[in-house]
Amino acid sequence: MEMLAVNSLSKIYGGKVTYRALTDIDFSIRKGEFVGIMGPSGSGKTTLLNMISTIDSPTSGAVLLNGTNPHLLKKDKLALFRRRELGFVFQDFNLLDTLTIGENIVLPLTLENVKVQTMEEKLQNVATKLGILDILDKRTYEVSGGQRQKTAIARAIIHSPSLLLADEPTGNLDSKSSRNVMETLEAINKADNTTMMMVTHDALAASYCHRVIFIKDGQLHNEMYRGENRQAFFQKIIDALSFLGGNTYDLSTIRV
Ligand SMILES: Nc1ncnc2c1ncn2[C@@H]1O[C@H](COP(=O)(O)OP(=O)(O)OP(=O)(O)O)[C@@H](O)[C@H]1O
Repeated sequence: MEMLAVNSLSKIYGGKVTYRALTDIDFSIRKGEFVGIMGPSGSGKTTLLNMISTIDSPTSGAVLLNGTNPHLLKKDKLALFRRRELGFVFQDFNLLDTLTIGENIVLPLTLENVKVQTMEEKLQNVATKLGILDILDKRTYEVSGGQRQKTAIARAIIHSPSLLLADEPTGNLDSKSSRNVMETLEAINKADNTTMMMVTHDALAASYCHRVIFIKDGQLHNEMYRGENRQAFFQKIIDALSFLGGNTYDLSTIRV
């Protein structure tokens, strides 16, 4: 089943000088698929993510999530759609330092007026899944970067979104924590059949995806499927990135 469909999506930024950031992007993501988006710096990855997350609007074309085009919704319906259908994970975690880890995780549910008992059950469930039960009462500055990102992932999936969007989720992590966070995302994807789309420069992170879509100069360039062997996929991604050229990745992120 198609969860996300992106149809002939184009984005031209206005201003004194107009800039065509995306041209006729077409792809879809099936339910339960884990897809990575890669490409050189300035190729349009963030722009694409912003169109799908509804942070910004396309100049033409459509985004359909479960058949709904969120860009056609009125403001209040759109806010609800975002809150219910999407989950977000960011490079810099975006946690609130004034709240505990547990309070950060249940934040989306408090906005939905979910009952305290249900909230507590969901919190225990998701924290167990992510292996962070023992830090729920700590503050964000008392835990590691990897634990912060796991907290952000827990917050992003606690309401079972249709689509989890991740923007450079390993960008602020060392290689051990990156691996750990990617293994966690992979496990969630497998266990819950959560559909995921991740923008990354990190070949290691991308090698955990089922499929990687490469964009260049605002256009779809090619896509690659992982198959069984993650190590071999990692090497194929490195080769594809060097073929793409440009400032595609930072050497520090190349780790097998
Ligand atoms: N608000 C804006 N106004 C004008 N041009 C923009 C705007 N945002 C992005 N661009 C341009 O659109 C192009 C695509 O930018 P985008 O941020 O999507 O690239 P990216 O692939 O995410 O890059 P990076 O990997 O460096 O984050 C770039 O050339 C950028 O300068």
